[in-house]
Amino acid sequence: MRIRSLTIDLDGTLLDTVGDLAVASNAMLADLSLPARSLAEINAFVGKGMAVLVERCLGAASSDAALVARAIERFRVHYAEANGHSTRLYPGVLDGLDALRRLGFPLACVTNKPAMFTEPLLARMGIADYFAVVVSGDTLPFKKPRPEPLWHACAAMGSEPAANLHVGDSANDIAAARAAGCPVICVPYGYNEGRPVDSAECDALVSDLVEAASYAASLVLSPPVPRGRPS
Ligand SMILES: O=C(O)COP(=O)(O)O
Ligand SMILES: [Mg+2]
Repeated sequence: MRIRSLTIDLDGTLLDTVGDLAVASNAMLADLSLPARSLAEINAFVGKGMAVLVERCLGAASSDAALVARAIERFRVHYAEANGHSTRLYPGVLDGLDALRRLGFPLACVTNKPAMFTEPLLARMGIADYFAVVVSGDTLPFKKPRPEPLWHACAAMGSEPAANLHVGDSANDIAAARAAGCPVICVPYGYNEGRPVDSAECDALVSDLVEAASYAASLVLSPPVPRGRPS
């Protein structure tokens, strides 16, 4: 099947956001008189959305539901302030997005980050206009690794899962894409909850978004020929 659209993960694939997430997490922990977390810990806590990041920061204290609710409230305040301050585009992202745009594919950003943070961050980093569709962690009742965010993005782009290439940085992206029926490729430099991405699980590992665009182009120019078809 020819590729007709792309969905792209945000944190760890397009943007290095962990510095701002760490600032907000540690300000939240300080508000609650709890010990700070290291950057490496925060890096391993990112991936399943804001609530899971906050719970992982709290550790054993996360069994207290009232404390978790207060922590999420404090995190929202601090991340709204920190969001974008030290966040950087990964190398190759702008060139890769330009190359993908030249291929004529509609692009969607599919992230587990809540919409109140996603939308201003895309604008602040100057990449909002590349995306026809943005699906955030609270757009639907389900987030990655569930398939619904990818199905939602495909429908909004007028595409279908088998014709949509997903580009991500984690096992959550791979599981969501597999469950949705999308081919999936990964970059190796993002956040994968403290583990390297398993190249055996995805269709390809690409070094950056430029290589992701070349991979997408190769699927357009020479789509895989079904076995048994006369050449
Ligand atoms: O919000 C997170 O935990 C991760 O967000 P992502 O889906 O853009 O990687
Ligand atoms: Mg990610």
